[in-house]
Amino acid sequence: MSDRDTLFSAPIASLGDWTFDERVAEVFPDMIQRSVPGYSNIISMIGMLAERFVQPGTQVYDLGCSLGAATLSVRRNIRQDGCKIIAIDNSPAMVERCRRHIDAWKAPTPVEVVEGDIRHVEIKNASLVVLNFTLQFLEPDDRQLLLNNIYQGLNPGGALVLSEKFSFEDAAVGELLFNMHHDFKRANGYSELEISQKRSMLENVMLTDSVEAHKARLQKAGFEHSELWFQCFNFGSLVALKGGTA
Ligand SMILES: Nc1ncnc2c1ncn2[C@@H]1O[C@H](C[S@+](CC[C@H]([NH3+])C(=O)[O-])CC(=O)[O-])[C@@H](O)[C@H]1O
Ligand SMILES: O=C(O)C(=O)Cc1ccccc1
Repeated sequence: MSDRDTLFSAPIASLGDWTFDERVAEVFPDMIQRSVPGYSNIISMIGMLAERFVQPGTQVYDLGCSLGAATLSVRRNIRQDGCKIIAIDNSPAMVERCRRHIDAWKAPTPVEVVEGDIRHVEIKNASLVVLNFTLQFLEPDDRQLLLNNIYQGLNPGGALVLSEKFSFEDAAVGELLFNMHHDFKRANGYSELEISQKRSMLENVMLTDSVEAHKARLQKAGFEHSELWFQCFNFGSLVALKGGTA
């Protein structure tokens, strides 16, 4: 078990922008579990998607892998030979801990953990790509380019899992789901101060899109099919399919 997240429990004089530094990496499993409704369900279900989509001799990409939770779920569920998982994150603190997590369990499928920027990665021979709560941290202008790159690197019949925090076009629904997320964090032991300090640090670095905006971008990238397969409050996950047969 990881340490409890108390990073924002005391008042912070000048709140800078959010970064994935050592302190965040140290408490990350606790933080994400207590902050993202449905996170552990999504991680398990990514394993089920891997079982269905991963083809022999192909690659899986986990973009913005943090400590490798999605990678571990995929690796546990690959039944095919000759596959490789490439897990990428640009936070040195995350990458270092991710390597340790991956090495803690033995499994046949090799994992390459890369410290790098997902905007500049070459994607090839992919049967599954995972963007689990990562696209939201890219500049809006970079999001379409990344999705285009993913589509190009996926094999026919391949899939992208795209999990995000959403905004909503209907203001009343948006407010309700935002407030329910706030209740969820309070129920998980976060104080008002912790919630508000973290929110203001995330303000400039995590810009959310609506489900409709995500679907439009996926379609523009070339994905023939996409749908929301999971949602809890203002968090959820889409699956996008590249047409053709594997
Ligand atoms: N340009 C970038 N290049 C590489 N990594 C990046 C970039 N921008 C942000 N990141 C990385 O994206 C991750 C986002 S967390 C993903 C959780 C994980 N997927 C999980 O399934 O547990 C989600 C969250 O904290 O809400 C961080 O580790 C960043 O360093
Ligand atoms: O905590 C929040 O309010 C979030 O939006 C999710 C989150 C979870 C972990 C790191 C950054 C954002």
